[in-house]
Amino acid sequence: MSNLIVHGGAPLAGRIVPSANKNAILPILCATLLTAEPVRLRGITEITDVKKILEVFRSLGSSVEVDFQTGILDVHHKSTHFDPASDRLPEEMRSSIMLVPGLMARFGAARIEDDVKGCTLGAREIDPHVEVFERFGAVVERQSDGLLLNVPGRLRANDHWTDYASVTTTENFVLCAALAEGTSTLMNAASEPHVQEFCAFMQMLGAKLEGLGTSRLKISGVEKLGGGDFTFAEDFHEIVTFLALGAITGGDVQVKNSQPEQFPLIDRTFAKFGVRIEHKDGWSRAITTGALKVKEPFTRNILQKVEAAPWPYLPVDLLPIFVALGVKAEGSVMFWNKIYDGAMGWTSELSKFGAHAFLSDPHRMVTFGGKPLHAAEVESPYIIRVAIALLMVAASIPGRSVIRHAAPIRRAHPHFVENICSLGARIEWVEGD
Ligand SMILES: CC(=O)N[C@H]1[C@@H](OP(=O)(O)OP(=O)(O)OC[C@H]2O[C@@H](n3ccc(=O)[nH]c3=O)[C@H](O)[C@@H]2O)O[C@H](CO)[C@@H](O)[C@@H]1O
Ligand SMILES: C=C(OP(=O)(O)O)C(=O)O
Repeated sequence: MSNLIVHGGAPLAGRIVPSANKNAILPILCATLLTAEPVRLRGITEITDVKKILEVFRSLGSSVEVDFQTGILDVHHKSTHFDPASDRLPEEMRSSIMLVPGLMARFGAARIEDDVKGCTLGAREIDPHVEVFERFGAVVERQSDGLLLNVPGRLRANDHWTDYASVTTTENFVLCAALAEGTSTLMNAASEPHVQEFCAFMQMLGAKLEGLGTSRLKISGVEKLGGGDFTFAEDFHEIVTFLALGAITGGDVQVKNSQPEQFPLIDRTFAKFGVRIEHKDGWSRAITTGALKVKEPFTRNILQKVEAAPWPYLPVDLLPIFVALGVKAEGSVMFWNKIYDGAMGWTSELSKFGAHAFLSDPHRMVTFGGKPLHAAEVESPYIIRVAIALLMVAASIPGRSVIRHAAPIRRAHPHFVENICSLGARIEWVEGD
């Protein structure tokens, strides 16, 4: 088990160039399976989920050349093979399920492993995915260790309207539709920045896709897709995290950000904690004056609140980062996770720091911030952004804290600890139990 030892209390300052967004990299990697032409990806990161997918590609006979120093990946699925009876897909990661369309389109068969749940945030449904695959013509059979999918012939276009705007279901729909026979439309499509980045990549491969960034996607299937050269944008999760680390420690952090147009709601959310975000010349900066303080609403008898839901709401994976600010800022904030039913069970870990946070129900937590905090040993659930939030609180408190089981951070953020240390923090990984 990997634990983080944090010697907190120092104001963090400096500049960070963030890495690419895991949730853009993974669907794009899965999309490369749809083409037999070479693809070059720039900005690929050395994170565990990426390494697992590349391992699968190699085991299926694809050519994979990666240099994590330069961030260049050359992938070519030319002599690729797949046998659903013996080949297995990666587990403990959500994006494994996005390998299915490429396998179905190329080999007429695919698998969904039992554990494609990713972070333990509550229900991670597979039914919306199975429904999409069935609509494109897959026959699905339950086996002892997963689901087996068979497609007789070419995938068939269809029109679909999902129950809710799901990120990976939207991506799976686009992946299936790109090579399907006919024109498909998806209503209630997700439109997060990483979904937009993925759609732009699909267009680069030659997919005929309209409606990028909206809730209605129209895709006309083509006979085959080409290759290309694609550069990833900066990860908005990392941008927000490093800005928040600057703010929570009373420091001065700037982060490279070439897409400030994605940030108005994120900036307003920072402002609720007394943090002003400035975007200038391709860099974003968190500006604080004195101790953090929650902005009081004018409406009487309500709490300041932060609501997370599918884009264009605040992205749910950012919620823990703002909870950390809520613990620190003087005043009360209600955090409302409108997506997951099991993402807030870590409230009790916050109390080990002396924080006052109250779990109202599975979707809502209230922080009563500004209380005196002390260093502590806490345990992270298997949730990337919660491990980070606990680290943020620890970094703001003088003394030695321990974040146990922080390894999920490595699923999304390469060189994370090195980056924070470059801002003046004293944090190290220690292997233990
Ligand atoms: C690899 C990847 O990209 N993972 C992201 C992706 O996961 P993923 O695509 O799995 O997340 P979904 O958008 O499908 O939502 C996850 C779960 O939340 C519930 N749900 C969601 C939306 C809604 O309006 N109603 C509802 O009930 C469903 O049970 C669903 O299974 O999107 C999530 C939501 O932004 C992020 O947390 C994950 O980091
Ligand atoms: C929840 C996350 O990822 P996954 O869906 O892969 O578990 C995340 O990136 O915060």
